[in-house]
Amino acid sequence: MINPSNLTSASSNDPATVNFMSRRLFFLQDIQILELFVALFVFVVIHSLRQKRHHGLAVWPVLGMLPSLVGGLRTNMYEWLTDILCRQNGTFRFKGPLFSSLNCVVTSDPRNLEHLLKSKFPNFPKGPFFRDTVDDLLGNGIFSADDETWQRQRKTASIEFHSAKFRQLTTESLLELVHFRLLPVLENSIEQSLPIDLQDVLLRLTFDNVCMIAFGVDPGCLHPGLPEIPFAKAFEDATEATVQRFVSPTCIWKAMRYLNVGTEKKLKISIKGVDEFAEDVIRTRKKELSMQSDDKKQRSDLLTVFMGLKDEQGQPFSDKFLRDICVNFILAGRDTSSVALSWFFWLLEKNPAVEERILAEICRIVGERAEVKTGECGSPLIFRPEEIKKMDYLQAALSEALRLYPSVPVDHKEVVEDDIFPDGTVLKRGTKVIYAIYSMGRMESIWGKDCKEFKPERWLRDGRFMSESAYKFTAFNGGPRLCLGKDFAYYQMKFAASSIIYRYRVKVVKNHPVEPKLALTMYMKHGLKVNIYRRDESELQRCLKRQL
Ligand code: HEM
Repeated sequence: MINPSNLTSASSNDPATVNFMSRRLFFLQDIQILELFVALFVFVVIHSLRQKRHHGLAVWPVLGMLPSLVGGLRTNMYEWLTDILCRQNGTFRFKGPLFSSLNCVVTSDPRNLEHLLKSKFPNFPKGPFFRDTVDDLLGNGIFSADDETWQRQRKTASIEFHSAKFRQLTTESLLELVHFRLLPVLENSIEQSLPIDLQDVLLRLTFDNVCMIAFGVDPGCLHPGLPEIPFAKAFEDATEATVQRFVSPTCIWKAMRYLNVGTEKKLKISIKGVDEFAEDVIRTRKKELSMQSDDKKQRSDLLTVFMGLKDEQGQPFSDKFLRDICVNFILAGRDTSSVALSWFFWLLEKNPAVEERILAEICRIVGERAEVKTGECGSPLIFRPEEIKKMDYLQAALSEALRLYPSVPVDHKEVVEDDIFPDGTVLKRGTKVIYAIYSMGRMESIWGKDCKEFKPERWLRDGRFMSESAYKFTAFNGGPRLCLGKDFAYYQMKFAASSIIYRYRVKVVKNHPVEPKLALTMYMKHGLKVNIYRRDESELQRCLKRQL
């Protein structure tokens, strides 16, 4: 063993030392040359391996396609996916790093969607990976559950959602929320000449609404002055941090959770805020029920219905399970319709001709009222359910917004038994399948050359709205797990949108940046800052006269 201190202490004139040093120098040079060769070899190997492209994406040794994914995450992840899917005819296999959980098949092929959502539904549950990833936020709720646990919630909620009582409740709550809260908030912003964040306002509307219809409580978020809602912030942070888990190797986020650092720390804090709200709702509901006389115990909101049911052991559902039900329904009812409406209003401003057609349709429908025909129309004008139903062009425009900006941009399934997709993709048991709903709306092969254009007309046949196959337009999912709130969502969006459009012009603040946020639902990352302007009475009169 050579001690480096011996070298420095030796005299450089000593021939033995000179000899030793020159040999040492050659030795060092050898090492450098060797290192150079090794480095060159490694570079060539890595480079040649990197050149190995799979489905058009570079595959790196050990890291797989992770570097490409990181690149995608830094720009617009949904556009990145769309680019690859368009190049690969609708399906590709993502290779994650070695020993990671990120391997999956990504598809946007309608034939594959029909296969996994309907024809072979039992072979494609949400699966243990999805449940494990969303467990802290969604627990055993309807979005993450499979089999019995899912079926039970689906059946109970489905009976509730299709009841006449529910329809009446939704009509009444929307009328209250839109006319006595939403419109006054918009008026307030006009009077103060201040822009508002329309996405925030709509999230408040749908949050109050879902709490009223599903849990029988009124959180009162939508009020002039827009009070700070700690739950809302906690909920948004929690969905954002949960999505980070899907794009990180499982061992990494689990280690972060164990160490309570980074996004996992944020998730833990935000889930505490979410839990506090849900627990408060459950406590209040239980207290109210225990204080009500028997004849008043007929409340039929979803939470009360679940509180009256028993689990497999014949016991009432635990508070934890009731909490999961609450959180899942808030996610389903609050985030989806509000973000859809935000993208809709943004698209509308870019397409003034569409706005004109919607207004003309509203005027035509309003014009059919006897009191309008005789000129005795008093204000305020409140749309009736049968009038909302007739708004076909508005429904087409909302569907078109959802096609381009689906509220749930990607979704997830897991393969139970080996299978083959109709497009020939081989699926091994345990494979994760991502279906890219956002990308589906932007594929020429599905929607034609004008797929990127906002054209409500593509949804109309002889002026009537015509729905598309759920496996082509998958914004509401399809098969046995089709969105339970679809009809309610359309009613809510049409009622709110028509009430706004009839009275106001919505103008996005100049240079306000608009881009999607990476979360479970497609929030606008910076909200939607808008100015609201009242429509001229004369403009409405002209429009009404034209339609009469
Ligand atoms: C524009 C509005 C909406 C859109 C785009 C939408 C979309 C979706 C999608 C894509 C799913 C499937 C999620 C999954 O399985 O991972 C879903 C499921 C569901 N949605 Fe909606 N939704 C909307 C509004 C609503 C509303 C307002 C409610 C209720 C208040 C609701 C209740 C549900 C429920 C309960 C499920 C779970 C169905 C199941 O797994 O069996 N949705 N929705």
